[in-house]
Amino acid sequence: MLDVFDDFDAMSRAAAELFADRARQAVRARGRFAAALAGGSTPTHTYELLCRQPHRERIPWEDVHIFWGDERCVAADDPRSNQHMARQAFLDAMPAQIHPIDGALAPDVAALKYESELRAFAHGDAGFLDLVLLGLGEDGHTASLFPGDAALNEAQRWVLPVAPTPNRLARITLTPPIINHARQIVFLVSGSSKADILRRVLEGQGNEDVLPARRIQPTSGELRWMVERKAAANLAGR
Ligand SMILES: O=C1O[C@H](COP(=O)(O)O)[C@@H](O)[C@H](O)[C@H]1O
Repeated sequence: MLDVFDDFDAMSRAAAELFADRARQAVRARGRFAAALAGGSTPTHTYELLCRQPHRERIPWEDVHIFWGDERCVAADDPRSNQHMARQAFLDAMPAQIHPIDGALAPDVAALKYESELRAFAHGDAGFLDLVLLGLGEDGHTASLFPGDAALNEAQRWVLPVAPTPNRLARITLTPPIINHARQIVFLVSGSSKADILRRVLEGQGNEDVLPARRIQPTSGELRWMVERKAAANLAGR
């Protein structure tokens, strides 16, 4: 499902509304809500809106469990940390249960530790995430699944380390099997710089299969694209 919004604010408001609705439904149905957050800059305003009214009051925060789809291997208070961004935007102000990836550890240790934490929380059920928020990089990456990485073909592990490159820190990422088992997956995409890659991901064929975002295909949940109009500019019929 693709929703195109006139501007960044409208997209962020709709995403915050969706998060709040899903949280209330999950807590009513199962007593808790488990969400994996995206990093980057696109979701920041969505997160800020979650700690303002009406969501501040409406979300049952004590039953909200926050995980991350990916993390950079830096200390928790480093401005490049995805955890740091979300804490600044909303989590420091809300009584949610926070399950960060420890970016200060060696990447392979951090990945194994997070995998154990997820499996213990999930009691082995790969479908434990109610919501996964994702972004889309200009190279087609999502979470920290980058073009050509072995993590794209992972079938067993839920969490893997991602080796650094000259332009990129080491990272930790959730893998396609765990993301694809979520009840709902939402991509947030904004800005005209994403127009070309969004077209390739949504309309590409053949060798475009190497694009990481195309590996995100829910097993039984719902996939939704929430896109700012500028980013949808190259899609057919838009
Ligand atoms: O590196 C990352 O980038 C992606 C995309 O970020 P965006 O701000 O361009 O939407 C993000 O989803 C991911 O979590 C982050 O680590």
